[in-house]
Amino acid sequence: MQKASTGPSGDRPSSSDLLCFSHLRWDFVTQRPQHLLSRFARERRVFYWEEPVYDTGEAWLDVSPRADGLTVVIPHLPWRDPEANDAAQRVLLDAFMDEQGIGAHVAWFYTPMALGFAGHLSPLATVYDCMDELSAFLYAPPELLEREAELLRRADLVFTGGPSLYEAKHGRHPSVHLFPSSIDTAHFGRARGLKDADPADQAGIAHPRIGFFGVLDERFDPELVRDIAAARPEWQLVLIGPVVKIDEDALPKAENIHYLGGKSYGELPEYLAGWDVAALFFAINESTRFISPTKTPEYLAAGRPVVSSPIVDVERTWARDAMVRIAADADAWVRAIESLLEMDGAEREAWLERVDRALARSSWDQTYHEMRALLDGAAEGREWDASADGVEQESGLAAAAGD
Ligand SMILES: O=c1ccn([C@@H]2O[C@H](COP(=O)(O)OP(=O)(O)O[C@H]3O[C@@H]([C@H](O)CO)[C@H](O)[C@H]3O)[C@@H](O)[C@H]2O)c(=O)[nH]1
Repeated sequence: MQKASTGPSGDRPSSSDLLCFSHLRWDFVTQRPQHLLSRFARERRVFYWEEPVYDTGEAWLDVSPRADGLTVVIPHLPWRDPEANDAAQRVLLDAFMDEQGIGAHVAWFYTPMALGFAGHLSPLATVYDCMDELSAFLYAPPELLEREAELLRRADLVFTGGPSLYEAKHGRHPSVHLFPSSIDTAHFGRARGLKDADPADQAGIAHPRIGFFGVLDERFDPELVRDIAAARPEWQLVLIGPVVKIDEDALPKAENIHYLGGKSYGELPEYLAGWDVAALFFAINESTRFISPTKTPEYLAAGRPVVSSPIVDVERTWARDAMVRIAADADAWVRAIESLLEMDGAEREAWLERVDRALARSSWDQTYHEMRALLDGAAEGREWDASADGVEQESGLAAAAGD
């Protein structure tokens, strides 16, 4: 049975609330969810539900409203077992939705694990924005693949963060769309005009500087960094970003390796402006097979020459026209960096022209508009049934299939 919406935000897809379930913390590094959901939050209420923090005491929700209508929700739970944790989160979620008057809504998943406590919802439309092959990451929960299969059955739309993910998912769902990492060109382009703006913790580091920013985790290649630093002690390797999941003590240490810690998104152009070459120091292993690093267009928008390990999506997207140089081992890295350091003015200008032409084809604004149009299309004609608690809205796909 279908009923008219009783939700406070109305039942139109362009204005219905958006409930996002994510494995990433909003206040961690600025990633795809922040770029996209902050844009959705300009037109509708967005609730960003993070993974729980496990502590002692009663289960409770840390609810923090942010700018532009976005609200970050962090469940705090005493650890029991996965099933009991899901049950506790479900109670918190239902109470929260009641309290906020969330009626017609879109469910937007970054992690399929959230189905364990949000699978009973009856959204107008379900989106799976698959930004990484999470099952290939360190400490992936064993149920992840099963939950992903379930999410693929339920989703109306599947978005993928790069070509490799698109190829991996497109045969598994009728509506998979490729939305590669996008770019805020104006933000990172600022780096091109910054002179003498070196932040205090970078100012004392000599040139040439080879810089990296990003999360230092199992995707990062510590041996590669150690070998390059040893091969060229006169080069300075600058590493920006938080260390997670890996042992900090196992990171290479040398006089010419500088760990500056995590920086805010707003600060990154100042750091980039002071680098001679930007690096994608990635290991080639199962955790990096499907990645499509957002930092690649960011480095390029800042006008920094880039060297990368042979990441499939970087090679196919950015190695053509030599926009990014690919190097498979430390010797090749040293040669690639040397040749970029020696680039003359004319070569650099021609390279920047190619880069700018490629970057002009992408922006987070455009990605958001395209996603929103698909979302509106998926939810069109559906009405939210306030009484359908625990029952999914009739899916356009299922209806079309005559189920
Ligand atoms: O101190 C810092 C460092 C970085 N940032 C910003 O965070 C962005 C993400 O960094 P990282 O997690 O290292 O991600 P990466 O670019 O390697 O690749 C991820 O992006 C996807 C992509 O979203 C596909 O959908 C890819 O597959 C992921 O693994 C970085 O771009 C910086 O802007 C920061 O704010 N502070």
